[in-house]
Amino acid sequence: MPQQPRRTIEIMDTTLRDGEQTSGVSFSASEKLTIAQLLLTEVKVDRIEVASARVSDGEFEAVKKITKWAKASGLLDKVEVLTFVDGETSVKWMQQAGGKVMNLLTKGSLNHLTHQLKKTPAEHFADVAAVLSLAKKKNITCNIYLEDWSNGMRHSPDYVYQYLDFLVKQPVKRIMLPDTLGVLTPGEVYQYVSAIVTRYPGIHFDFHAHNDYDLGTANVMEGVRAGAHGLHLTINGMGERAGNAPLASAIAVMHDFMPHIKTNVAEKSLYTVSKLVETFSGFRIPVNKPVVGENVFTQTAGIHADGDKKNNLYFSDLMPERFGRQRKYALGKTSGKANIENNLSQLGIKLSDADLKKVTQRIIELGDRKEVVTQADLPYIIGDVLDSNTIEDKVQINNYLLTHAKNLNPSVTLQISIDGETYEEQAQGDGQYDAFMNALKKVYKQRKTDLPVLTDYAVRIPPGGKSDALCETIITWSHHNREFKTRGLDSDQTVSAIKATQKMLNII
Ligand SMILES: CC(C)C(=O)C(=O)O
Repeated sequence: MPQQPRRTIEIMDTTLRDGEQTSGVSFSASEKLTIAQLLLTEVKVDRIEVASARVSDGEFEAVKKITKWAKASGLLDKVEVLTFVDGETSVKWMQQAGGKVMNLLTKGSLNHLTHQLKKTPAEHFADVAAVLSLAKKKNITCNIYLEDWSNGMRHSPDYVYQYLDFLVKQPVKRIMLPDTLGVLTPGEVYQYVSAIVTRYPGIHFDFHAHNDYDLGTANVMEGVRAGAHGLHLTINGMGERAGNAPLASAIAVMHDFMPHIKTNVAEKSLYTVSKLVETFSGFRIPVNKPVVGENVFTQTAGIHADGDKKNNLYFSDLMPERFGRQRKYALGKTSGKANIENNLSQLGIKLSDADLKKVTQRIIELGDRKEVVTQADLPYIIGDVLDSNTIEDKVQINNYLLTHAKNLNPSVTLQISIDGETYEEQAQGDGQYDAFMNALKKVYKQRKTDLPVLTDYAVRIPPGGKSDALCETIITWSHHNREFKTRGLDSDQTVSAIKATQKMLNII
């Protein structure tokens, strides 16, 4: 088969325009500037669309900030603003905001033209020509959107071709073909884009997908295969309705499956920009979102982790390091010994086989209780499990009932066995743990044994704030001039303190 020549696809990121059309999302001017800077200097997309003209004063300020920075950085021709066929109005708005490139929104289907603008093709072409000539006089670069182009190709192709025949003679740099409603199949994208690219050689065409059928990434891939020169993408697939094609997925697909295609995008920055946009927008990335989702490089099944150590059996080109990420091994009831060993070796911890077995057992127990265990929890779990090993169980806390109600003192009912004898006591306290200690004191009073004095009580959660499983309580005790500490671990803070106390009872 003849080799195809290598082509570079121009990437236009429209997170700040179409992405901001995600319901409930609005970026401040400073947030837009930060995202724009990251996109152009780190992610290295070729162009960014930053706003729609005339939307608001806030948008005006945002465009002004971005164009000021872009001009000083020599990047102004990469900053684009969506404008409308409204005579001079949008052009002026954009110019006053410092913009030099406009993406003019025009009609790409007869249906839209007839029912929304209520114009004939000839009237529309004349209006468009007037805006284009005005922009040319003002030295503004013009790209053209054919809104609803996909339905235009399906239902009014004669209109689309008539319009394109007109446009290719106009001062237009790029023609942008949107699947406005995200209704095309990959096969149709290929068919329509290749027909157009073949008919108008030498003209730059962008393809703009929407994700209504979850076909956004597949469709941009077909658009490129058919010969499109540029793509419109958004971070995290944000955008109108179901969003646009996601930048990270589209880049991974092109880099891995299209050997004759190049982009200028730096894969390493895709995760950082995705997280930044998630924070600014409040639009949460699903944990299974390819490339950028929290879980997509985490092996959960122990058999996968095992295979990773055996000739890299589960290797895929989609390596986390490409995107500045790291392979993780989940900890839970399905994780098994290999996952735990991988986590331990990432932490630099080595355990004997016997201890590893106990730690594995504890993680399975936590998993069974639907608790999420993270790598950061591991040292705590190890500390707890190994600590418990060395302490004999002469004191057993069999049952307790803790109550906490508004305007009533917390209370406890406690049943405890000491050296085979069982006691039951009730008590109140300032808090649930205080009530527990008061009940315990009553038991030990009966046994005429004094209890250690609590001198310090420290609570920690594993770092990272990700765990919803564990809380560690370390209590310092003083007893007969001796000071010692015990530790308890549980998802409930009071229970972790009770566990630490049970250890103390078994030590004295
Ligand atoms: C507003 C236009 C350009 C658009 O995003 C679309 O048609 O998908």
